[in-house]
Amino acid sequence: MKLAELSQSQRAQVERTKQVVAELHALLPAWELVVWTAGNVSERVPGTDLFVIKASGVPYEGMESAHMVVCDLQGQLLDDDASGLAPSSDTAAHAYVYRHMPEVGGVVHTHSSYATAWAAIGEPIPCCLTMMADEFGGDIPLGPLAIIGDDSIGRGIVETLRNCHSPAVLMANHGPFTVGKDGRSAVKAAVMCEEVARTAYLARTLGEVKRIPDDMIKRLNDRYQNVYGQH
Ligand SMILES: O=C(CO)[C@@H](O)[C@@H](O)COP(=O)(O)O
Repeated sequence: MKLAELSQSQRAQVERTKQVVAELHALLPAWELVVWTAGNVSERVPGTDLFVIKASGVPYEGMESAHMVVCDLQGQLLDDDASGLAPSSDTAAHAYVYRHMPEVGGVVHTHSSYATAWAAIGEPIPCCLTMMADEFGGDIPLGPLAIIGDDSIGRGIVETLRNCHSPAVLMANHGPFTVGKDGRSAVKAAVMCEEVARTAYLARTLGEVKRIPDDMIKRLNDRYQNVYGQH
């Protein structure tokens, strides 16, 4: 696929998405979800079979749209990509999610400390907070240990998320991946995942964590997803 094959409006969408994704990356250090160059955000380009993701290893300081790259759904840079930049290490995982979850418009990966600590002990985060029921519709699930380099991380994300309501998955020994209808929704899920991971950890230090009954989780999630906020 070449950028030159896109229509003028599609090319405009590419540039707009690059700007959006660059701005979303700034939220990761702002919410203390990443250190140094860890983490990445991607978002589909509307009206195309493409997505934008950050270039690998780019510092967050001074990150801008020029540091974003455009890939097809196989995770390949466009043939006429002139950036000279290598895509994120997690591009294959993001691409796999986009190929197998058409409802997903944005993907985020962080190594946020509390969520990653739960991933390190190999436990899902139990749905013990109304905020978890609101945002995640239940426990935050644990995904398999998968090593970067092929589709195994992406496959682990999809196979785990397909079986639950959660927009977040804790990939074992690695860290959280989150999805959303767009990049901002996926970033929100990453922020909320770290927040509830921390609170659930604190709860564990105080005593036995009490899980919310499933029927109440459903009622809370339905309200939050359909009533909360301004309409
Ligand atoms: O977690 C991984 C790879 O899975 C990190 O390298 C990742 O957070 C950051 O990599 P990139 O800078 O996006 O290539």
